Amino acid sequence: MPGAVVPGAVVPFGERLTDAVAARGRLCVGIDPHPGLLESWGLTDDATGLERFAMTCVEALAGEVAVLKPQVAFFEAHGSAGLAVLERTTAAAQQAGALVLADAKRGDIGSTMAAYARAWLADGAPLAADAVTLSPYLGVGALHPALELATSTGRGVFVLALTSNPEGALVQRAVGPDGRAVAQAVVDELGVRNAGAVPLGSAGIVVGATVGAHGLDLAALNGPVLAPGLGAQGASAVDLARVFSGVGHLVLPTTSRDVLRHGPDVAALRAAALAVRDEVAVALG
Ligand SMILES: O=c1ccn([C@@H]2O[C@H](COP(=O)(O)O)[C@@H](O)[C@H]2O)c(=O)[nH]1
Repeated sequence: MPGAVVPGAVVPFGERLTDAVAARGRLCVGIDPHPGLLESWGLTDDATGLERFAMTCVEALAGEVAVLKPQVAFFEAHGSAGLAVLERTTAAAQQAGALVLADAKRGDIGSTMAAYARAWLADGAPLAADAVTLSPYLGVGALHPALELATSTGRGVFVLALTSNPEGALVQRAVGPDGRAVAQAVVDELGVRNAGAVPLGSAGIVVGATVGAHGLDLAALNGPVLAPGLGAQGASAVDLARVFSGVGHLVLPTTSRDVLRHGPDVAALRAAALAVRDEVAVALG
């Protein structure tokens, strides 16, 4: 079960991700059960439709792509039944060999952050995934409990740095008193954490493929870069190559709607994902 964390034999997420990308290619596909997509797949907008949607994604993709990224919000929207679907989706995807990144964007302080960390990163926690997305806007230091727990359980984190949406720039490109952009400060703090890790650290960042000229220095990050924005948000594989020139080996492109619109046919979904994977491989070299 390559996607699972084996207690007592902790293999860091950065290493597991490197192996997964080597075996399956450089792509993450999002499982985003939008109400509109449920409808276009002929499914009901309830926990039953959600489960059918998510398990179809698992059937089509979990044996092929390196990482699946359930968007937690779409599961939470269905309450406890939706979260139960998320638990089963994560288990099924890992069973089929994919790594699972829970896109939950958690971020808080002190004991609350510690509780979020336990929810997503502790061994045996019902919702635990291989990695989780975190928001640093209460301070990167406030994420410490999650970074520590991820390290001890062999899991990973992806911290928002420069997000794919245009609204993010006002906060993320703001320049601090030391002359660095906020996003660069996030990158630098995680780079310190990843220093010396081989083949790659487990503390990743999120930088959108849509961000254009960003001026971020990623040379010392030594961690994975989740790059959303491909397809439905307008970025192409060529944009990806341009935005991540020189650091393509760190990049994990992710796309959701552009693949999911090909469902519910399993073969069509899989073919769409593999086409994106191949296009990205050519562009990133
Ligand atoms: O900067 C970010 C961070 C996260 N996302 C999430 O990724 C997917 C993108 O879906 P598409 O259908 O490929 O646009 C979605 O779950 C977002 O919440 C992001 O887009 N940008």
